[in-house]
Amino acid sequence: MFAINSFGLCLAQHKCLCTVFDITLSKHSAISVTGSITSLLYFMFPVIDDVKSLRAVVNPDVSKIRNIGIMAHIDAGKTTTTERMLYYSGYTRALGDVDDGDTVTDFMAQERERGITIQSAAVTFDWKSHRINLIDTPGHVDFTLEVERALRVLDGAVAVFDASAGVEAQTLTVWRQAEKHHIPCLCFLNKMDKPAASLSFSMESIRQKLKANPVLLQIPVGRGRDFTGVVDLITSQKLIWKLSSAGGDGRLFESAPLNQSDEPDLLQEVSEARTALIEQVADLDDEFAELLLTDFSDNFDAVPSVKLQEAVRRVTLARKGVPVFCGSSLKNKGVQPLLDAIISYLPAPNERHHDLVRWYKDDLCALAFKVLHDKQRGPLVFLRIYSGTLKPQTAVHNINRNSIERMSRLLVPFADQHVEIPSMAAGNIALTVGLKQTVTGDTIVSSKASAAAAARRAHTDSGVGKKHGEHATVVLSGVEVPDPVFFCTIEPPTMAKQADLENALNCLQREDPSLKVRVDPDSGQTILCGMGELHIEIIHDRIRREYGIETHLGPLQVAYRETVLHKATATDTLDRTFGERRHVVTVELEVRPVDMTAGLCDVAFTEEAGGQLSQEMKEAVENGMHSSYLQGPLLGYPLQGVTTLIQSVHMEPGTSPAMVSACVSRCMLKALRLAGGQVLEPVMSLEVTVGEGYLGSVLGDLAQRRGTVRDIQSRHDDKVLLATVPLAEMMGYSTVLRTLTSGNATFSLELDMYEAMNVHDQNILLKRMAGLL
Ligand SMILES: Nc1nc2c(ncn2[C@@H]2O[C@H](COP(=O)(O)OP(=O)(O)OP(=O)(O)O)[C@@H](O)[C@H]2O)c(=O)[nH]1
Repeated sequence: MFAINSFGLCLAQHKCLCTVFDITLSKHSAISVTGSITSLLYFMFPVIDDVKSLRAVVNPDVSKIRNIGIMAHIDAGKTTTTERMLYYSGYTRALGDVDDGDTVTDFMAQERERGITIQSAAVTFDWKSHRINLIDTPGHVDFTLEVERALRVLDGAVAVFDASAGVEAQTLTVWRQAEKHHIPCLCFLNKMDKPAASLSFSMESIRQKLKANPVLLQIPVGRGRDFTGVVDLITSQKLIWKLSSAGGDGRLFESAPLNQSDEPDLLQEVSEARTALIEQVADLDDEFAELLLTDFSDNFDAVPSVKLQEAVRRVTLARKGVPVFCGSSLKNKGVQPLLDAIISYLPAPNERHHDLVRWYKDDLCALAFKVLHDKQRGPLVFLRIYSGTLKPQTAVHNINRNSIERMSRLLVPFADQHVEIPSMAAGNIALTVGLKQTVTGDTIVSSKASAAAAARRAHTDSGVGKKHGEHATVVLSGVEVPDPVFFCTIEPPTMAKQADLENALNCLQREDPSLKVRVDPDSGQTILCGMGELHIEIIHDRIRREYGIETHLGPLQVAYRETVLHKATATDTLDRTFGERRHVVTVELEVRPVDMTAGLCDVAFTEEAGGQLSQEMKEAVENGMHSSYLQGPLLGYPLQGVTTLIQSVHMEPGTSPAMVSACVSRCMLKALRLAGGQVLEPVMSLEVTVGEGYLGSVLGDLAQRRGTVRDIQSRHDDKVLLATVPLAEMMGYSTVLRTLTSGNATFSLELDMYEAMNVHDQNILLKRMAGLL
């Protein structure tokens, strides 16, 4: 099927049902059904005759935009839920299925094959005259950075839970990330069709584990296989999906007010839940409490739905509570009310406070939050526009790179379909072609002059503005990139392919800042550093598929760190003559251990040393320090938990800064050796959910892996084992666990901290590294 938009662009319709017009202008009409004036069947087809101007399509009013993330633990059903959203909004013709590998958002080959989400795909669609930019994020811990990048630019999030499992390990991680960015959330208890699904269990686990305040807005109708719909506690409407035994696509559902012919148990449950809801909201929102006390103190039932809904919205935006919804995406129930809720309860971009953006007033200010490489079009950069308007065929200024770039095209991302548009205003998420230097985290503005004007305003008003070359700048904060925990060597099949491999790795690094590539200074080998086994495996696979290079990976190794045991002082003198010039410098410094959890190493100067050195020489000393911190004396791993005090630096006139740096590095090495080295290893927190019958074998195996069990909890018929275990012992764990439990276990692994190795284990490691074992 083909469709022509008004630019004359011919869109090959891979899975699209509608053109850009249909998608953005869909209107959902309600028609009454014979026999009941209150019973409504909702039609979810777009109505084509309600065509507005193209401007409305491209730039909806900012109050009608929702930039929403969808996040959860692996396999909770994010992709399945997203697929339903696209389908009901009229964007896709058929329901994509993760199990059949034909979803729209999981469009990478590996995602479809493995049934997991790796890259967060941005999808734009419209629902009830609102523009929803939705990001489907990966649940696997190896791709946490993808979630973080998405959250940075979102205004709200939907957390999807497996209602039979409640809060799982990765949910906790992404929830904390959302909290860090102050993002209002909704909870969707998915998989209500599972026999073990439990509303009360899930609510309790949200309370206990997320320390959140769940505000229940729906009661499920029927349990397990008999789950047929929900009662909306705001309106007291019963929404029922009458699907045949063969299923159905769930587009049609019945909506009717609860009445006395309904089951007494349900009536009772709804009545109690609505009263509890009203009391809870009154506790959280003063305006609603006042209304209740003045007008409805003796009859809560008379509280107008609209007032209750407004109060829930205020509570959600203030992040005092999180509305909870129920459904079963796979069985096509409950997704349309979730879409309604996104519009009703989550904020529009103009309802969120973005601190630094105000200095740009109406000038363009956007943040690059994702880069993808497209073979034909080159790098595609996803931008969140915070202020001003973005137009193609214009030059923009990248503040972080201090460069001018030309944007050739501007697109709206419909998963793997991209639709070209002439401009895009603040609040939106855009996909740009032509930005060749921009990487994730960069701030894009219209010109150098506009950046300088914003910096001046910031400086005058509050002293904000970072030094950047000669100019003070106002840049948006990017995404913190965690340090990789695994690394391995990577080799091309022949030396002739080395340049191609470097190009592939450069492209992949721009897309994925958690992938680090370095060259080993001794062996000259290329080293790939990543967040986990799966991460490295996927990178390897992508190099083969997308760049056509068959590479060889060396054995996977753990990224250890080092620290020092004691305080030590050292002095060193460097005396070199190069040509006519003599360089003489003497350095005295002291290293000592500090709290390891602080992570980074730092450097300080005594008052005397600091006072004598010029800024240039101070920087030279710091450069020398930082290069020493990257290579510990025991095994050459980076140092952690060390502080250095520069006691004196004496130099003869004419000594170059490079010589000062070299002397500091040499002196550091002496001091570090005297201070005694200690290897730190990454220790992971492990959560295993396993059938009770297999718990013994899992525990036995864990003991052999130097694991420490922290807790064993019960979850229905399963046990949830919480433990810490050194990463070095976890290679290939997924295969072993599958064998031990006949596939009846799932696990998640996340970096907990770096811990000192005991003497015995450290000696074994040192011998192994020296090739003695
Ligand atoms: N019973 C039941 N299964 C579901 C439901 N929703 C999704 N599933 C199944 O759960 C599995 C995981 O679904 P996905 O949609 O891939 O989950 P995800 O959260 O996107 O997973 P990742 O992308 O790997 O993080 C698939 O086998 C789905 O068919 C549901 O409502 N009920």
